[in-house]
Amino acid sequence: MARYILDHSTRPDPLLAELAAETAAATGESAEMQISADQGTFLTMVTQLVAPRVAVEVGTFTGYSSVCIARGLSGGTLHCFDVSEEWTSIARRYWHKAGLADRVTLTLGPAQDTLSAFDQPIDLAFLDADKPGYPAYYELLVGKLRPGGLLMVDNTLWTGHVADPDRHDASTVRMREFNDLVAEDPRVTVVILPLADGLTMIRKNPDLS
Ligand SMILES: C[S@@+](CC[C@H](N)C(=O)[O-])C[C@H]1O[C@@H](n2cnc3c(N)ncnc32)[C@H](O)[C@@H]1O
Repeated sequence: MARYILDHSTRPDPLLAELAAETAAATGESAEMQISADQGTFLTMVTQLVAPRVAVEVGTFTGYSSVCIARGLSGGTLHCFDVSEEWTSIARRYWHKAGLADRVTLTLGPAQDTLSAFDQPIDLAFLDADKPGYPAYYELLVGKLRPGGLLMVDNTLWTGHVADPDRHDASTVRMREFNDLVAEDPRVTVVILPLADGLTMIRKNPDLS
């Protein structure tokens, strides 16, 4: 099914294909962390629809998802957060190559600290960093989202393991607990999309301030 969806979704353009190839060559197995091509197309589409002034990405790596989000912007800024100078140096290069450098900022450091210090109301956020940090990032992001703002969270199906009653390993249990936390949060409306490894769409309810 995943292959079929990829084959029938808009393909990456040459710049994204080059970034994916360079990431594979430069980072080896870590390249698996990159979002999938169909997710990239979806991120651009959602960004175009939401038209955020302030967009935030937690977990930038070599830049694939940030290029997709930044391409969808019409006047706003994407604020990226990551800990890795090495990986994000590739992202920086591709923001320049893509002509997006003037609409992307990068802050290096543990995202709990850098997000805590971020003081603008967020219209759109994408969370794809260390999974143990998800509950803390979620609290910070929902707190800073404007009412009606949208948060997207990656890997929430955890290769389908979250729905397998026989899986009890720590990372599966942790992702289940995160999904429960979100599903039970009265501040938001939520749906998990079975796109790639699971992408959760979380809208902060408009009547919340
Ligand atoms: C799954 S990758 C992000 C992939 C990226 N969205 C893409 O499409 O290429 C996770 C990223 O989270 C970053 N990360 C890990 N721990 C972090 C932390 N405590 N604070 C900020 N970023 C962190 C890693 O350096 C890595 O680049």
